[in-house]
Amino acid sequence: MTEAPAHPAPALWPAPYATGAVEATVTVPGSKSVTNRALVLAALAAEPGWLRRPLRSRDSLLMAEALRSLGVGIEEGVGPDGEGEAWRVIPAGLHGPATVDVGNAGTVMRFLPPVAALADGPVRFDGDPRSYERPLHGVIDALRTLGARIDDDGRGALPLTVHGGGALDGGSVEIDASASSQFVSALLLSAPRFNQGVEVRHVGSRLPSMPHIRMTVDMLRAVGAQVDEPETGGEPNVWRVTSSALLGRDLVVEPDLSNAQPFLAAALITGGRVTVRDWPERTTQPGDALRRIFTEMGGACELTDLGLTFTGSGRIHGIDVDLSEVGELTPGIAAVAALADSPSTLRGVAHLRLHETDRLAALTREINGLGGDVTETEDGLHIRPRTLHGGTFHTYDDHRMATAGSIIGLAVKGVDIENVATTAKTLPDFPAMWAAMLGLPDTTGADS
Ligand SMILES: O=C(O)C1=C[C@@H](OP(=O)(O)O)[C@@H](O)[C@H](O)C1
Ligand SMILES: C=C(OP(=O)(O)O)C(=O)O
Repeated sequence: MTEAPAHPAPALWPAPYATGAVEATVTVPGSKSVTNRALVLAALAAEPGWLRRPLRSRDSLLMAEALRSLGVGIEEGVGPDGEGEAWRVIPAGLHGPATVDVGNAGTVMRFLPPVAALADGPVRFDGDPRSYERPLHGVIDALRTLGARIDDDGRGALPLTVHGGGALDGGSVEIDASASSQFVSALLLSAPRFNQGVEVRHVGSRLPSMPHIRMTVDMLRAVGAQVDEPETGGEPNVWRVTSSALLGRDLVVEPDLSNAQPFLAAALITGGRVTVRDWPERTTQPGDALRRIFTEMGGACELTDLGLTFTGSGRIHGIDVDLSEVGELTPGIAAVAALADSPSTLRGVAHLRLHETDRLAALTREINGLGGDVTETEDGLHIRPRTLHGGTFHTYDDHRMATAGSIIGLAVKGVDIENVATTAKTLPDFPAMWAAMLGLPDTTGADS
C-alpha cells in the first residue's frame, strides 16, 4: 500500500455528522459495470445502439474516450423515445494508432486490450501509477495465446502496446482469474468478434466477483451472442462464446447499487429511512446483496414500485460474512461494522489488496487511526468496534475509501475526508448528494 501522501495535502472535506435519523429519497446514477460493458458491446455491434441514463464518471468517460480514439462514434443525445439523456453509439472500423488512458479503471484496462487486438494498428495503453500495479497478466497471456501481438515490459501489467492486426483468431485458452474476474469478462465481451469465438477455462483456485461474470454473460446474450456457461448447465469454470454479429440495442442503465451502499448505510447507522429510486427487481449487480447483508446488520428493507426502502432499527450488529462474490462492497461494510455492537469477520476478499489501493491495509489503517480495532487476516478483516474519535480519513485515491469514511463521519464527529474528489471515479456528485440527503448545503470545495 502506498503511504499516506506526503505531498501537499489535498482539500480536507469535513464529513457531515448526522444529528438525527436520516430520512431521504435518493437517485443514484447509472452502474459503472453496466455502462462500461454496454459501451464495449455497442462499439462491437453490427449496427448503432443507445445507452440511456449512462453513468458519467471518470471510469465511464475514460471508456467512451478510448473507444472514440479507436474510431467508434459516441454522441450525446436523447433516447429514441425522446426521454432522458442518452449516448448513441455508432460502431465503425477499429483503427490504430491510438492511445488509451485507462486511469485506474479495472474495466478499461482489462476490457479494452481484446478490443484493441481487433483494430488495425498499434494501440498504446497507459494510466495512473496504480494501474501499473494492478494485475493484467490473465488478459495479456490469453490474448497472446489467441493470436495477438503485445509489447509489454514483461511484468504482466501496464503500460503496454497491442499491435492490432484487424482481426483475431480466438479459440481455446486457460487462464487463472483468481486475481480478478475481469480477466474472464474481458475475453468474453470481445469474443463474438473473434474468428473462432472463444473457450475460456479458469484454472485458478478461486474466482472472485461471480455476479460480475453473470452480468457479462447476461449482457452478451441480450445483444444476441451465444454463450455456454457453468451456471446454465455448462462445464464448471468454462465459458464458450460463439463468433457472431452483435445487435445494437436500446439499453436503460440500472442505478449503481454499489454506489447506493453509503446511502443505505446512512439509514442503518442513524436508525433512519432511505429510499433508493429505481432499484431493479432483478439484477446481476453485486450491490443487490446489500438487501440481505444490511438486513442482517440491523434493519429491514422493502422493494416497491418507487425503489428500495431501507429502514434502520437503531441497532447495528456485527456480521461474519464471505464477501468473495461482492468484494466491492467491503469498504462500506467495514465502515458499518466499525460502528456495530459486536465484532465482525469479513472473509474471501484477499484480492482487494490489488484493487484501487490495498483496501485491506487502507481500511485497517484508517479505521484504527480514528481509534478503531481492525486487524487484517489472510483473506479479510476482523473488526472489533470501539468508540471512535475524529481525525483525517485518508482515501489513497480510492472512491470506496472516501464513501466508507463518510459513513463513519455520520456517527463520529470531526472526521475529515482527504481527497473526497476521488469519488469522481464512479460517483462525481457524491459530496452534494450526501449533503442533500442530510438536508445540508453542499460544502465541497469550501477549503479547496
Ligand atoms: O467487472 C466488473 O465490472 C467488476 C468486477 C469486480 O472486479 P474484481 O473481480 O477484480 O474484484 C469488481 O470489484 C469491480 O468493481 C467491477
Ligand atoms: C474494484 C473496483 O473498480 P475497478 O473497476 O477499477 O476494478 C471498484 O469499483 O470497487
